[in-house]
Amino acid sequence: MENRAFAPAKVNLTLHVTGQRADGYHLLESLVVFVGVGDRITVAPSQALGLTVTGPRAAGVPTGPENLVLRAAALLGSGGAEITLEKHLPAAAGIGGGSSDAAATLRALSALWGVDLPADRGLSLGADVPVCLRAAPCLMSGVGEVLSNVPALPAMWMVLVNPGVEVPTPAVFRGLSRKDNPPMSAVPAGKDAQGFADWLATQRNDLEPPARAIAPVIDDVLEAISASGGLIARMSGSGATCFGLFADAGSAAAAAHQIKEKAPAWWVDHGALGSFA
Ligand SMILES: C[C@](O)(CO)[C@H](O)COP(=O)(O)OP(=O)(O)OC[C@H]1O[C@@H](n2ccc(N)nc2=O)[C@H](O)[C@@H]1O
Ligand SMILES: Nc1ncnc2c1ncn2[C@@H]1O[C@H](COP(=O)(O)OP(=O)(O)OP(=O)(O)O)[C@@H](O)[C@H]1O
Repeated sequence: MENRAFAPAKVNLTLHVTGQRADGYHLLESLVVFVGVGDRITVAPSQALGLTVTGPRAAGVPTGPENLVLRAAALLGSGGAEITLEKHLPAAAGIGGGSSDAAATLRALSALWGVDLPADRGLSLGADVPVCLRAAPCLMSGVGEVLSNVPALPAMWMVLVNPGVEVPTPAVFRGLSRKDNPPMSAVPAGKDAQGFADWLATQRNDLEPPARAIAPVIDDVLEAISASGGLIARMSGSGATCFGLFADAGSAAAAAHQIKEKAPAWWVDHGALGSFA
């Protein structure tokens, strides 16, 4: 019997870099959410382990053992499965594509093989894998392994825009001018979308300035999102994908349409925030 799992885009609404460990990894505080835009994983029983990558964003995605899907399978056990990864998210884009694929694979294969999820929740595969296993709004800290609940967020829709420039995460962290930035303030409860966006505007993504230095086109992306009427425009993770937040589905769809017309070469998608595990 086949098992399917959705690998939604991960978005860092905030990302405060507050320190650095002796091994070089950075201490973070990040409000992470997930959008109904993403990759699809299908696993079917098989003697051997195999991976096929399909979908509109398959080009350039590794198909060998370095693919995070196969690394997730190896972490879980040594069973067989025919895995299909339908790729919709751009790679190296700051929206956790590979990490979310790894998390979805862990979910689908643990069900297929009847085995427990790994004790480290996939942290050894990448700092974003534990949060992607949750696939629901949460506060991420430590280097990505400490997850805590947040108050319910208002219903919100998001437009995601990627200009097609890959920004390598290590280079962005290396470009930080300070590692000891001020922490995040507490996530407020009971706000509507506008009130929540007003709070968000007082928080930061500390990786935005170094990413913009590496890929100045991020400035144009943020400007295009702002001009499309979003409540706030900001970069996710280490970039270059940026997001706009909207209070209703119709304005998010209209903004996505407007940005696509303006910049046909960019990847643009939209969806609702939610829980997907
Ligand atoms: C930027 C974020 O996406 C925010 O959610 C994550 O912190 C990075 O998650 P990820 O891409 O899954 O990260 P990994 O694959 O573990 O690490 C990629 C590289 O990012 C840097 N890195 C990552 C996480 C972290 N807390 N500190 C770091 O300095 C390291 O140079 C590392 O070699
Ligand atoms: N399943 C996968 N999908 C996309 N890229 C993958 C996958 N497995 C391995 N990779 C490799 O990982 C690199 C980083 O891509 P990925 O989409 O995981 O990252 P990301 O944008 O850095 O995520 P984030 O910064 O939000 O953690 C790619 O350049 C690619 O070579």
